[in-house]
Amino acid sequence: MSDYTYQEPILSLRDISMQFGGEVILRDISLDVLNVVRPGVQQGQVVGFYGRSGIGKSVLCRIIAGLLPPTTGTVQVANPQRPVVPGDVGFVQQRYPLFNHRTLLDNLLVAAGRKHAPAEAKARAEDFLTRFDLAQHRRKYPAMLSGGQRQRAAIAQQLLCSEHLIILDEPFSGLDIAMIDEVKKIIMEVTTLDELNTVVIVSHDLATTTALSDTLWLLGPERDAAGQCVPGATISKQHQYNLAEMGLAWQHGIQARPEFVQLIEHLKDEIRKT
Ligand SMILES: Nc1ncnc2c1ncn2[C@@H]1O[C@H](COP(=O)(O)OP(=O)(O)OP(=O)(O)O)[C@@H](O)[C@H]1O
Repeated sequence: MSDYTYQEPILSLRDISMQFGGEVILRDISLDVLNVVRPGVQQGQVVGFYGRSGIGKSVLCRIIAGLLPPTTGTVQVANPQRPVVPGDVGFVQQRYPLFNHRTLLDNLLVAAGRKHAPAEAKARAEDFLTRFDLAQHRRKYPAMLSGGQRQRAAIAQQLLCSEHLIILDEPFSGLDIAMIDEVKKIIMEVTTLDELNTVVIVSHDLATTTALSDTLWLLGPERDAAGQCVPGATISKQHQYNLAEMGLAWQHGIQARPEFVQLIEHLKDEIRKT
């Protein structure tokens, strides 16, 4: 057991299912992300989200972000909890959508302006430019930024206009090793900005993502008693991993630990089975 304590929910999914034209994509998904309090540390948390290609990860992310109404079930966010509405949850997709005709500073001002009065929005946008090491690029347009700079800008933009939850879709794909380290640093930076900040990482890069995560979700089909796959994917209780309680929350050198290596092998096996 860790000495973490678990407080109010930051995100709750209840009985989520999704069908498109009668095809069941998701079913029976219920889970809570609780505010985790760690002794002596003010830190948010990271959730790693896995599943085979085409299983329904993007669909679930759009439901969590309030962008797609589920066929059944509810998504609740914030404290006190309330049904999610678009804009509550930041969603950084692989293309890092920014307004191309606006400078970096303007992009962040537009985002901050959705939640704050102009003076406060300006102060927040300036603060994020500094925190994300983008201040010297403030007058550049997105096309003039490097891939990593654009990604940092997209994360800053989503953080400025959302509540504490942010979903990153494949943040490591197509990046070189130095850039992956940079993105890892940003994710840790985001979680240390605020105790309630929660970053959900959708990724096929199991080792990098698991090393950063406090919780893992594995989305896949389940089999019935006769061994037949039940239509639709779910995140069963056994596929909601609490890494802190397993002694595998983020720490330096974690990827070299035998328990970590074993966990990655186990995850691969579980994903292969689905
Ligand atoms: N609007 C839609 N109408 C019909 N089917 C859809 C719609 N959106 C998604 N689907 C289907 O839902 C399934 C899950 O798609 P989704 O994009 O969520 O997969 P994924 O797990 O994110 O895959 P990948 O890892 O390849 O990105 C797919 O079979 C897809 O065709």
